[in-house]
Amino acid sequence: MSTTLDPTSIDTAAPASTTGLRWPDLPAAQQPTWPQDGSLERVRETLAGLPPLVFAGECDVLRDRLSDAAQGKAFLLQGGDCAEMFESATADNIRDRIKTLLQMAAVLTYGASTPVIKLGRIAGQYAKPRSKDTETRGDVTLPAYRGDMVNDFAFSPEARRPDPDRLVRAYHTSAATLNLVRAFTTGGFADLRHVHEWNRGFIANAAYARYESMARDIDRAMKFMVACGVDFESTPLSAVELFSSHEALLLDYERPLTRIDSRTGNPYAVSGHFVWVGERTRQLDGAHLDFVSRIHNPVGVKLGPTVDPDEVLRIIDKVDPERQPGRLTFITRMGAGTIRDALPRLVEKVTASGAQVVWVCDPMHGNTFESASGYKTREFDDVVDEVRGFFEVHQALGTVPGGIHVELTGNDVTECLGGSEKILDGDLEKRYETACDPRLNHQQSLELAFLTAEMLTARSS
Ligand SMILES: O=C[C@H](O)[C@H](O)COP(=O)(O)O
Ligand SMILES: C=C(OP(=O)(O)O)C(=O)O
Ligand SMILES: [Mn+2]
Repeated sequence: MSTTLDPTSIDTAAPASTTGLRWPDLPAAQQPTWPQDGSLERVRETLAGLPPLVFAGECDVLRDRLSDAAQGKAFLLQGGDCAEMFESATADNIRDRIKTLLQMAAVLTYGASTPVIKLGRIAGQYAKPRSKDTETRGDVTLPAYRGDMVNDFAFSPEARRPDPDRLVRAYHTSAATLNLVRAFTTGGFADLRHVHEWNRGFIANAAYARYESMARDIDRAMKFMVACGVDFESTPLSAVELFSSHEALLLDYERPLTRIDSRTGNPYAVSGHFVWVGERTRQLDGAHLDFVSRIHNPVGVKLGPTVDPDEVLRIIDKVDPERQPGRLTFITRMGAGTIRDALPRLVEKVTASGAQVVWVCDPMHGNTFESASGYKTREFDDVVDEVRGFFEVHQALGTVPGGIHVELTGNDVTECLGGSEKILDGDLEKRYETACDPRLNHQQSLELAFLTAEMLTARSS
């Protein structure tokens, strides 16, 4: 479907930035210090010769789905690891993450009474921006871990040395992951009847009894569908769409994996269906925003509590000048204590400008703190409260809450505090397995889905 990118074409596909420079020459924040031995250039050439991981047509389908989310006709569930790791790309881990997303999506579909768009932070989420360039343990200071695409999590000088060959390994691990995602989502595993049975298993635990009535309502709806003769073997009840996404952080990975779509002649990132620019790299005259402004995928931009509303308008002008519905998603990550104050002025200004973006709530990144025992963690109640604040703000303004963006795993980890399982600080050491930020475990993820579904139901009734 696509040809390898002529490196000059993407540079001319959109106007130069306000500085007059084009993205290869613009400053790019949060890039690793790669070795200066020619290995990076060799790796970029290798990547440029590899097949696309996703197809432009699939990205267009996702953009259409997101256009529905912008108008309240669909709801986005975006979720997965903070940092995927090569060694965690096992069949069991991938299956359990997909299972968690499918279970959440079933509950949210019921709550929203609209389709739920399933978008994994998966098959490419291998690079991390960091607050500090180094990490110190005792009297040893080493380069920070920047994701498996850059260096290794182990705390030794060899492990932490950036290695360009990891970019190629990230590509192949993403390919293997996507292959399994496609099999799991189309091969019968995603049948709504299984998903509903899994959710019944979750509710069977007394800790989650408060969600029983919603599960019973879903049960009745399923029986009604059977009585009406609905064929569960047919799509979309047995095969689902699950799209991939990651932060477009490492331009040495993204640039060689940008290709010209043979149908339209437009450039697309073929490393994932949706890519986003993070809070630390969204400088208006930086390389990241310039890069996403030139590709035709649906793209996201994270917005933290300090963002200036006028800056947000300039981001729209740069990334979505044609105001194409579904093209631009703003993923706000304000913090539970801040969202009710900080979000309204952004939404008001953007709405007044006539832009139609998808507003998505990331209730994770504004709620991170260090626990007394020294773990980077988040309180489940803060996560829920930020989602609640997000719904309140949109309700008050008459605008559309388009979705949620969550760091989660299908595994039974102990990384975030609270939830009905009541994970305490003393429990964190038991199964703290994340390579970067704390994720909701399987149970906490489902609980968040039920609570969000209640908010969605309250809104639509
Ligand atoms: O998701 C990622 C983190 O929020 C980001 O990498 C910063 O983490 P740090 O403060 O531990 O570096
Ligand atoms: C780094 C992340 O988020 P943010 O850019 O919002 O801090 C992330 O999504 O893991
Ligand atoms: Mn994170």
